[in-house]
Amino acid sequence: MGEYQQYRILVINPGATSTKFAVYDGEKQRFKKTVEHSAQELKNFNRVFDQYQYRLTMIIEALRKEDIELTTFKAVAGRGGLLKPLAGGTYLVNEQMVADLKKAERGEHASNLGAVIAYDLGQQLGIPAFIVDPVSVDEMEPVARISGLPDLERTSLSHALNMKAVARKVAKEMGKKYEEVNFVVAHLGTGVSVAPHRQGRMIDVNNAKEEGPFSPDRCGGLPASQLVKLCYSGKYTYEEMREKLTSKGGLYAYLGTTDLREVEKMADQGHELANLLLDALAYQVAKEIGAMSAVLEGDVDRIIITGGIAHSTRIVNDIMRRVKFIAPVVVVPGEEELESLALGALRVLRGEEEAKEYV
Ligand SMILES: Nc1ncnc2c1ncn2[C@@H]1O[C@H](COP(=O)(O)OP(=O)(O)OP(=O)(O)O)[C@@H](O)[C@H]1O
Ligand SMILES: CCCC(=O)O
Repeated sequence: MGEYQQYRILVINPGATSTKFAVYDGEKQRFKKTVEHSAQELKNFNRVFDQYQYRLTMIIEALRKEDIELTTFKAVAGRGGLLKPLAGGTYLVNEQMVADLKKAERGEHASNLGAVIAYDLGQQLGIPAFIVDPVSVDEMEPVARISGLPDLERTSLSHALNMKAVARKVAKEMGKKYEEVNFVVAHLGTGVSVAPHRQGRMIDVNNAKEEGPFSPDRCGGLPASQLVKLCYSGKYTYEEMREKLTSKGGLYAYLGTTDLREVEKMADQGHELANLLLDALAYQVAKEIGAMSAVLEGDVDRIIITGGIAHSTRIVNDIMRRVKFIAPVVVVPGEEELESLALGALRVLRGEEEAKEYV
């Protein structure tokens, strides 16, 4: 079974259109699989929770095919979903957390399934289940919560898992701890999160579902009066408007695709709008990085650009041109969510960090 057997961990990241899962022996990835779910398959499920058995069976089948015995795991870690606002870190999944996710009071999100699948497997196998830096990590300071209207409070929903993992990695490369540095991290995926990290805390962030730059499928911040007018125009239902803001906005609304590579191809072939949108995306992200640098009073050790779009030389160069006067820019393309889940669980198993209790 090898030297790492004592820390074999199953990690599970349910996404909107895929389930990614992996087996780690210590830090070493032994097996990884991504199963894509077509819109056709998913349309049979009304709620995210209805997909529970479907996704769980698929994971168990895949492990069986690889001859990986469930009994060899020492822990399961799932991506944490839309929970109540929480400090970052690794949490032990408990019944309260599972109940909150089943209620989905903060909304439906595929990541809501991560903790529940992990918990049920953990219970069956008699091992702990964890979540790490869920999307609802909220380390915002009071001053960041003011929206400008007492009825509305700014909230923190972001790609905390990848942002914190990448920040830890870059800090380590600098010979420092995450808790000793100040970074602005821009996660550019299907959604976009830009956050100032001050000595290990994410003290502000554009809520990736409703503020900041637009993204492949989200609108980001919109002109408020025009938005209100559109909501009351009678043209769209509540559900249609919500869909526009969170899954059918951004590049998709203008061009019918969320694939940045396709948009780049269109621009290369002379599509003027595609070209302008790529400029606008980089422009808005750079502007947000500037704002978050002001939050850190200019004391920024590194700006980090990560997520799938960080593979795009065009977007990265455009952003860098505008923000390199602030601090050195580090590019970490892609996301490391599976590894981050494994490392978060490992820190606890090795006693380097205490698992937080969810109450
Ligand atoms: N090599 C590449 N060059 C340019 N863009 C890329 C490349 N690879 C992926 N992308 C773009 O990155 C985006 C997806 O990023 P990513 O995979 O991080 O998102 P996700 O995991 O679906 O969502 P999220 O990060 O919001 O949770 C898509 O627009 C995709 O086209
Ligand atoms: C809600 C934050 C993560 C995402 O945008 O999917």
